[in-house]
Amino acid sequence: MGINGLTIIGSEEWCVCEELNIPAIKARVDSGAKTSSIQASNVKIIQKGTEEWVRFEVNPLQENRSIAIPCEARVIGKRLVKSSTGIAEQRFVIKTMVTIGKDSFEIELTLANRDTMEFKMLLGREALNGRYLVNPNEIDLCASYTNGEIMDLYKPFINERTGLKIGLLASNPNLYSNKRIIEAGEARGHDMVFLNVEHAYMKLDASQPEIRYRGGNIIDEFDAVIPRIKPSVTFYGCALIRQFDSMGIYCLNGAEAITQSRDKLFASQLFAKHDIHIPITGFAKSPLDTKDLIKMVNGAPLIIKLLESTQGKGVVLAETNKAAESVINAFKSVQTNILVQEFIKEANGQDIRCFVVNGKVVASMARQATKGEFRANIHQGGTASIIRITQEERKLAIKAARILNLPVAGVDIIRSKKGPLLLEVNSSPGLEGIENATGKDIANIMIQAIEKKLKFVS
Ligand SMILES: Nc1ncnc2c1ncn2[C@@H]1O[C@H](COP(=O)(O)OP(=O)(O)OP(=O)(O)O)[C@@H](O)[C@H]1O
Ligand SMILES: [Mg+2]
Ligand SMILES: [Mg+2]
Repeated sequence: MGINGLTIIGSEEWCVCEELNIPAIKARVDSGAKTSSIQASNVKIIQKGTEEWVRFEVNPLQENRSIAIPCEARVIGKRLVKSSTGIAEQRFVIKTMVTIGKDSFEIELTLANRDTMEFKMLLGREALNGRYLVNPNEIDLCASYTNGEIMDLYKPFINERTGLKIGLLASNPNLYSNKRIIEAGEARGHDMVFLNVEHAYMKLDASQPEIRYRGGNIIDEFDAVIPRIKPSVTFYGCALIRQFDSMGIYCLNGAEAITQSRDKLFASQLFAKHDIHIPITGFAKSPLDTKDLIKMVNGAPLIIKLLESTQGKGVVLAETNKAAESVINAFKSVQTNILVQEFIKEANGQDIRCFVVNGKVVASMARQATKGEFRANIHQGGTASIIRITQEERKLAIKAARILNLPVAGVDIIRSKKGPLLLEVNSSPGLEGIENATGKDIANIMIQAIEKKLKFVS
């Protein structure tokens, strides 16, 4: 049937793209458009010999995003396309055979990445010219399928994936916390991959941001990443997290949140701004202000803290004003930034660690410093025990984690005569002490937080 040897085509037609392994895809026939296009996600350039190819995924069915067909094609051109927001984006053009009903021919397709297209394919007039006449009142003139037939065609592509792919971005796979996170993820049926922060590197590119791993493998297809960045690699680790984020991979604790929580001065300012009580704290640049700084926090005994400290290593107690002054000035003489803080004597070397996940305190423990020590850190010989926290402490912990925008946080609270005060918030809280003290499977709770965020149902 046809006129002048041209076939009549409807406004929607089923197409087959054999070379792309797409058994059926509904195309909008659009003679108003010059070129044809296909929806493509995760577009990545790959080099085959001297040729540039692209690897991408097509979700051929309009209402079923879980079916994704992996495709590969040689790049035959690049096109700048202005989006509706007026920003030009680069799109790749490929050539492929398409079959519509009985006819097969080669067409050029632009990969329309990122777009949410109603029709996953568009046939423009370049593809129609000399072959078709469009009857806009009809659909499926060349081929039609029932829903059942479509599902049969797609059976081989239905994703039977049982779990998520989760990367643990850390430094030491043998650390208790890291071992537990891997173990908990695997127990819940996920594919857990340890990624050493220092073995990952990145390519900054607007359309193809990439992370590679030592040896040259490209890190992709991750659903989520759990950052457990040690303080000495905060800067680099956070850059990696931002890169994962720009690749659309969920990070359980974002880069900005980690950076903020690691800067004790910045974090303390955020707390004060949001009406969270902390011990009286001062900060000064010049040694000329040391004397008044000491007075400001009510004099000795007082606490001096390095801005970036963990495990209690950078926290010092100065017993007298004289000692405080010389320690403060000593730090200043070597250009080290410190906080000066009121000493909460009545805490008697005890502090409270609340483990917060997704806005809930999932476990809490008291830590008691050893005799003659004021720091309660386990790493300083402190011992942990279960504690019932008050409603006020629970609220404080949740609020602190929320203000720093941390889905996972270790919130340290100290009990003072003025009520509970926030000491600090840790973005990579250790699991060993708190799991042992409370018997709770915190690693499992962290994995569940990811499942919830990604709406994963096993
Ligand atoms: N103002 C204070 N008054 C009394 N004790 C304090 C005060 N600040 C800190 N401490 C004690 O010192 C410990 C370490 O302090 P802080 O938590 O600020 O440092 P950190 O080195 O970051 O430790 P972490 O390993 O918990 O990250 C606290 O757990 C607490 O027991
Ligand atoms: Mg800390
Ligand atoms: Mg602490």
